Amino acid sequence: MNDNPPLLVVDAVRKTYRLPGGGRLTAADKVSFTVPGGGSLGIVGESGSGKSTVARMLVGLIRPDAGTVAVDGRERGQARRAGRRGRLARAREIQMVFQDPYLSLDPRLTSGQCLRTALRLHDHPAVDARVTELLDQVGLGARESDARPHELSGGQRQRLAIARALAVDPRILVLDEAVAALDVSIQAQILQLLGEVRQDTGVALVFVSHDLAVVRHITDETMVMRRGTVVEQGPTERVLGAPEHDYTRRLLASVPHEGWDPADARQPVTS
Ligand SMILES: Nc1ncnc2c1ncn2[C@@H]1O[C@H](COP(=O)(O)OP(=O)(O)OP(=O)(O)O)[C@@H](O)[C@H]1O
Repeated sequence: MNDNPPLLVVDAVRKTYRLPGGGRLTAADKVSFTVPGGGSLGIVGESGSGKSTVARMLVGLIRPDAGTVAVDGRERGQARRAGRRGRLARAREIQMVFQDPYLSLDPRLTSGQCLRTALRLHDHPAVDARVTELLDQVGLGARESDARPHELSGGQRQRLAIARALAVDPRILVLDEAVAALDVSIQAQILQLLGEVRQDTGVALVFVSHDLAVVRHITDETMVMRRGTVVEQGPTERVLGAPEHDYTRRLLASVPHEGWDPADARQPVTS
């Protein structure tokens, strides 16, 4: 249990996309949740349920059509009018880690240069010392510091992406399928790293994943999405251990386990 007051407050956000044929698709509707300081929330749901859309609205990559996202009582939509300093300050509040670090890391920069660039952008006062600290924090050594993304393993690249996100001491880290592309043992290492980082820095985590086992492992609270709406939310143990909603039960039934019958997973979850 985390009794800290809400740090992140998401209130009734909605996002619709224009479709090529002229129609509109509501990817998120009336989505509301809070995350306390140092807390962790998992957002689960099948593919297309709107998880990434919500994650992107948190960091400001897409703008909600309605509703608000606030950190520490300050609405984030205002950043546009706040100038460079204001935008950087807002970026420091929430940072994001994506599934594929290859796409978000500059292929020309070594790990050390990548972190230096992020720190300089935010006018950090002690760049070199912070680079060493960050590499150490995510378990990368001198060799990795001098390596470019293609010279790193998938797990090391994700460690670097996490270090870059942490560089500016964010209050909240949003991870969108951040371990989905890694094999199981590397996944476990990254999840352990995230747990340690949360413990050491007090950063709150919003963890978007289709993998219920991963969410169970790393989050205190879970929110279940279906077709853009929230069907259930609460403590992870309760939501995934004793789900109240039939959709959550069907999601859980579709996870392979001992004695699992693939026919169960073929029942359409979307019905
Ligand atoms: N830029 C876009 N334009 C039009 N439709 C979009 C756009 N981005 C997402 N969508 C649609 O919005 C819905 C929600 O997508 P979203 O990526 O948020 O779901 P998701 O739960 O994260 O899925 P996945 O786990 O497969 O990434 C889907 O139907 C998707 O096709």
